[in-house]
Amino acid sequence: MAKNTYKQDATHPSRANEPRPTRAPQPRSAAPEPAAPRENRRASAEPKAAPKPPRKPLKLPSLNLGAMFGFLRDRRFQLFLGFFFLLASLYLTFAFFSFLFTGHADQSVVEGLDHTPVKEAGQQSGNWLGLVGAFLAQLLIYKGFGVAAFALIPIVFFLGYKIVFRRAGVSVSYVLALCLFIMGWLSVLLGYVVLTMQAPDADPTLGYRLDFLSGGIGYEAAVWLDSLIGWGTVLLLAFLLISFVVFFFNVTSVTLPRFGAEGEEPDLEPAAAEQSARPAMAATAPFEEDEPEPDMGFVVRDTRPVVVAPAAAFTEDEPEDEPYTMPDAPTVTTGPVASPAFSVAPATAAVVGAGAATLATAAGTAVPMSVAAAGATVSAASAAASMAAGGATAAAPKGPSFSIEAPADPEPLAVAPSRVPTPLSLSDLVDDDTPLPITNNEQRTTNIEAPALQITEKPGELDPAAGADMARIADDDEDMDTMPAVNYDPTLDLSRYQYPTLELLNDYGVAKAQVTKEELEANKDRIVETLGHYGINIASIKATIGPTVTLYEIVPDAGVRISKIKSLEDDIALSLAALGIRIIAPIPGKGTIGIEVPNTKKEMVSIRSVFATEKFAHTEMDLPIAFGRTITNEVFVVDLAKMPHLLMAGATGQGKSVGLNVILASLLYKRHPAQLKFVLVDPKKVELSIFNKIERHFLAKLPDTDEAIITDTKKVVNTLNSLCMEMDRRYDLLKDAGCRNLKEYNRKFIERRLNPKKGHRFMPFIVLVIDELADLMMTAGKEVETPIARLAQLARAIGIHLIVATQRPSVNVITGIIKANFPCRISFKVTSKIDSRTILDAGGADQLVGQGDMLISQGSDIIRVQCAFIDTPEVDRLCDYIGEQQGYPDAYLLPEVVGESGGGSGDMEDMDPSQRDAMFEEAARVIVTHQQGSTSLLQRRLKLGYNRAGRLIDQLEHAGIVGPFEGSKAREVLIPDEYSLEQLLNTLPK
Ligand SMILES: Nc1ncnc2c1ncn2[C@@H]1O[C@H](COP(=O)(O)OP(=O)(O)OP(=O)(O)O)[C@@H](O)[C@H]1O
Repeated sequence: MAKNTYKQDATHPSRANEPRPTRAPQPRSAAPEPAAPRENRRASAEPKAAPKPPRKPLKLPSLNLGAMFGFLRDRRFQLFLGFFFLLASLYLTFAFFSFLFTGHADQSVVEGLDHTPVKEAGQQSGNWLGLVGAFLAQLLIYKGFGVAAFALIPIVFFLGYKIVFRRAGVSVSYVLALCLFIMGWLSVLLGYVVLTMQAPDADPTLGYRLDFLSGGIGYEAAVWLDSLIGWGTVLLLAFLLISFVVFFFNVTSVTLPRFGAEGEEPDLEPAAAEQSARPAMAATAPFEEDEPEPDMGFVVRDTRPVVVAPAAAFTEDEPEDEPYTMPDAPTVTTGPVASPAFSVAPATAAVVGAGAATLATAAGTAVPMSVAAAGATVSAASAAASMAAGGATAAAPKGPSFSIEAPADPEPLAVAPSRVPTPLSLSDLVDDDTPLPITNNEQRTTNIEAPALQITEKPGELDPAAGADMARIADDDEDMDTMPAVNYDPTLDLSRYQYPTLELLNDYGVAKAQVTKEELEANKDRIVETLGHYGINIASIKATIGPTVTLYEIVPDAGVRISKIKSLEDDIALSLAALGIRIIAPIPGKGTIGIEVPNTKKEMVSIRSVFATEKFAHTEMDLPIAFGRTITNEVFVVDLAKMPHLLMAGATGQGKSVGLNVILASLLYKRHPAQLKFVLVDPKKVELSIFNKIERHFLAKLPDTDEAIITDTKKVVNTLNSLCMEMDRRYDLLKDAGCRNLKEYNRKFIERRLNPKKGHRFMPFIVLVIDELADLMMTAGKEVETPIARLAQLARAIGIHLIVATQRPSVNVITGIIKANFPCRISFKVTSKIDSRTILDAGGADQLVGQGDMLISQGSDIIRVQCAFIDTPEVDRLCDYIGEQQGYPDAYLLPEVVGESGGGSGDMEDMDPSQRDAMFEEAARVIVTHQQGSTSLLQRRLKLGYNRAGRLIDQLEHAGIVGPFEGSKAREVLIPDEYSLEQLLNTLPK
């Protein structure tokens, strides 16, 4: 929005004729004046209209609730409260237990409080925790809920625990709902029991002796119910219990126990069943019988049957494209007890964040006032108009203009105080005393002898300090393309997953521009002078201050050859005495020549400030990566899904690892674990190990491997081959579904138009990250090159994306075939021009200044970006935040690779019989009897886990009992009957 306004207004003709603001001697630190009211701004845009005195805003008395309850955000107060609750839970525990022994005796003490002095009553009380303990126990147990009052203790405890330790995964709302229900329900039930014991034929004293069990409230409720519905009370209580279980545990289907013979079980189609056995695949993931249930926290995940049950509803003849209807499809999309405080609050926060963004933009309108404060006598109205002029550069007084686009902060620069365009002339900076004539563009191009300086700035985006920091920045409504709001929802497996918040990231405040006017002027003069030495005169010069470099855009005199300026690159660099001068001649899309000069003090771009921007927070991209800020201070966000792969190079210590962390963090902030998986290859062993914590949420690995992050070069080959297999499988599924890409396919699956029984499943994006390619190429060469090239060539459509980084961008690492398949390349600073050419097909990367300064080449465009900075503790916190939440039982399992380098056990003849699985023969019989070479068949019949069944199938393959893996189809059974099988088994060494 801001951008559009900026573009529109930049061409506003009234701007050029506007009187140049003169500087008023005001202190730099003067506070910005408030934004001009809307009417005033309009007035300023129409100079002929008589100026109206600004109307005084009507002041309404307002309650500042934020300030009133601000203490709640004070962490010290929170800790105070949290520890209070923790200790209170301990106190209650002892008081309640004591009541079981001393309650009867204490009853008279507590009831006699009216006429007994407190001290005396305290001395008489037998409760281990004194009179207060006795009183509380009496109130909550005897008069309240009976023994069910013990359920209050976990509520108080978890409240304190959550406040003190801020642990994700323990939802107080769940504990609250569960405990309150137990308390109410149990106390009424016990009340009814006590009431029954008081029946005429019961022991007359028993009910009275036990009445503390139900407490006063439970008993009264039972009496009331009994009078209304008699023993129907029991039915009502049973109904309430069932209703609670159904809603609380989100039960969506009830299965009657089977009494039929085992053989009557409807079998899943083998391939589909094999797929469904993969635990991490949300769409087709029944839990294996011999695998541990996942850590469920306080709820039972109920979405598992969603796929398996309906799959059985399909018949072979059913056309697959028919809409898939499921009788017991759950209509509840989130657990009913997912409390608003936890599931809605983040969304609300995002709305607040968006509101804050608007506020920030609105705040931006106030900034031009600071121009006035910094030196120009500009009325509030005209300042607003100057903002409306966007990046337009005011005319220079004495010929060619020199404008500077400066970043946010007024202090160091004094003349570029705002985040909005504030055109000033050179003399504003240099010569305070010389009155400047009003000039226009025509004059600027004619008078070229003394280029004048103009400072403008791009409109800022969302100011992170303006309150978006609490916002959950993941899309609230999700990308509708990725996640249509229909039927099956893959995220339901982890429906309570909470996206990371900005709070996890360091807040470095609003960035300050580090470039002083002296520095700008000196650089400008030197550029003009150096070019002058070579007979190059310039028509105008303009500077844009970026976080790392300042771009001086020059328009040379008519007839000057561009190549001449480019050849002077080194001379200009020498005369500016700075490393890293990059000349862009011409700047694509503009008729100007750019000279990038590093700032003496560079500005750190914090990841938080980048994530907090509208552009990233509300992006609709599938795999958005917020890299940092461009030279014009715009946030640079790209879609990895469109890239579709990324090659990254940079000499050691120039910011590659930070860059990789920025990429991973961007994706983690925006995607749900069901939508995205990473395969991490880290030959350096330490760089990516921090991401181990999110294994069960976001990582993918080969079956039978302990560590999800691959550090062993040999395993990389297997993983790459496995990814190729996954790619082939995905293509088969896409072909089968008649879809051209993953997005279409997933949409169709979500709409239930694809049959899970046929192997269809929701497919997450897979992002393969290789931290050091050079290492792999040295040890495995072609073995890694071929699958990488294959994946890079083909994997785009099926949602597998590669990010490959290397320190050494030499041609034997980045070979022609790899390079050809990575159209998008990033280079941090490299050591030589040759390296720069290898990675970018152009020079320039050797001229970067390091510390995250990078060039991104997408086709012909090369953009300079200052990579955002994310520190290791920040990544740590992010991974902790995700890792502590409920995850899948295991990492996402990639297809097992069988073959020479795979997990196969070699030829059966040569195989040591002791290595053969104990159930080998039994498994062979099952397979031959059913004539079905399927892992899931073994799982079901022999009650095995997926991994063991998979190993058995491999051994059966080696023994020649089943054929090789055939993608989504079941393996062929090579032995026709049991007799032939027995003969074969007899030939195997025992
Ligand atoms: N975007 C950035 N902004 C500011 N400083 C940065 C940035 N990126 C990197 N740095 C600085 O540079 C240092 C080295 O960065 P990093 O570890 O990412 O280098 P590297 O290229 O991965 O090195 P190596 O290849 O040896 O692992 C960081 O510790 C940090 O101080």
